[in-house]
Amino acid sequence: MPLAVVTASHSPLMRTVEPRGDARTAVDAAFAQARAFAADFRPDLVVVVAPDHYNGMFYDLMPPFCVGTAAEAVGDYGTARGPLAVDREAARHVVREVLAADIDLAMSERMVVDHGFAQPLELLFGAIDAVPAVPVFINCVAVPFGPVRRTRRLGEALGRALLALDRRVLLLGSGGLSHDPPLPTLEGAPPEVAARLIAGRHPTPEERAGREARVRDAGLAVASGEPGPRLNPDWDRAFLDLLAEGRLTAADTWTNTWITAEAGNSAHEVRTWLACYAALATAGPYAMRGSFYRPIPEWIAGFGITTAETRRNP
Ligand SMILES: O=C(O)/C=C/c1cccc(O)c1O
Ligand SMILES: [Fe+2]
Repeated sequence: MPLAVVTASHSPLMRTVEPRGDARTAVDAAFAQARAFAADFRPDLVVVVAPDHYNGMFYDLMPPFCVGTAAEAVGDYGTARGPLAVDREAARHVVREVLAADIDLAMSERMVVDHGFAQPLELLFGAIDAVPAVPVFINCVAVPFGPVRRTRRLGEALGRALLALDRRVLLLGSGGLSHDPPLPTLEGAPPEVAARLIAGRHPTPEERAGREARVRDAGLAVASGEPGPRLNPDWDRAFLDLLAEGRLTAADTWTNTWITAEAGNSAHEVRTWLACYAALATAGPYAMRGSFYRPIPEWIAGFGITTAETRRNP
């Protein structure tokens, strides 16, 4: 059975901030192409590989990787709240097979997810519960991180587990590319912020609104002409080339310090893309069918969308 991949940056600011020029039109067109690609592929399972932003995963027990055998979205930034349509059997199969392949990962019977999962599901399929899904969390925000190669190996183990299912599986990677939204860090955080990062579940509506307003204001400030956030289009384009050319092991030499310095604290979200492409590569040579890129400072994102699938035999 073939595998297919769609990867897309996410940004909660897409809902509230209007970027300059034709960025919105261009992104809409790229998402329309990705939707058509996904519809054409006719997946019967979607494996969503995404990060969290201190909505579901906290420092009281932060796993590097986690598969949800059931999952619920918090409904941040206007995304839908409620359960994902998790294919429990497939999720349990993935957990078993990935562990058997020597990659440690956590499993959650009550995974809580945020816009990292919800936004691409809504943009690609119309709703968070529209397709049978297996949610795979990769920690891309809460330092420290393991080496990047470990994420690639997770992707390989994931790909082999999915091939054994003998189903039409689409991997949906969410996040990146270069970007640095104003997310707090544990190091040096004042006590009330540290408490939220350690166990900030169930914020009050006011707390959630305050947090979202801070990020939205950062985007609005850029839209009104203030200096933009640090993006790195050269780094982003080099990463897209690496994926397109199947040079995934080239990322094995990247250090986490280098990624942060070159592309920002949240650039580690590209791990989700790397895992998806490593999974795809286990089905044989692949072809990238679509590749879109724009630096969009108003959305605080080097914004990319790609589609790829197993190469068909001539
Ligand atoms: O505030 C958050 O939780 C995250 C916001 C954000 C902004 C821009 C790009 C991203 O990938 C984000 O997660
Ligand atoms: Fe993010």
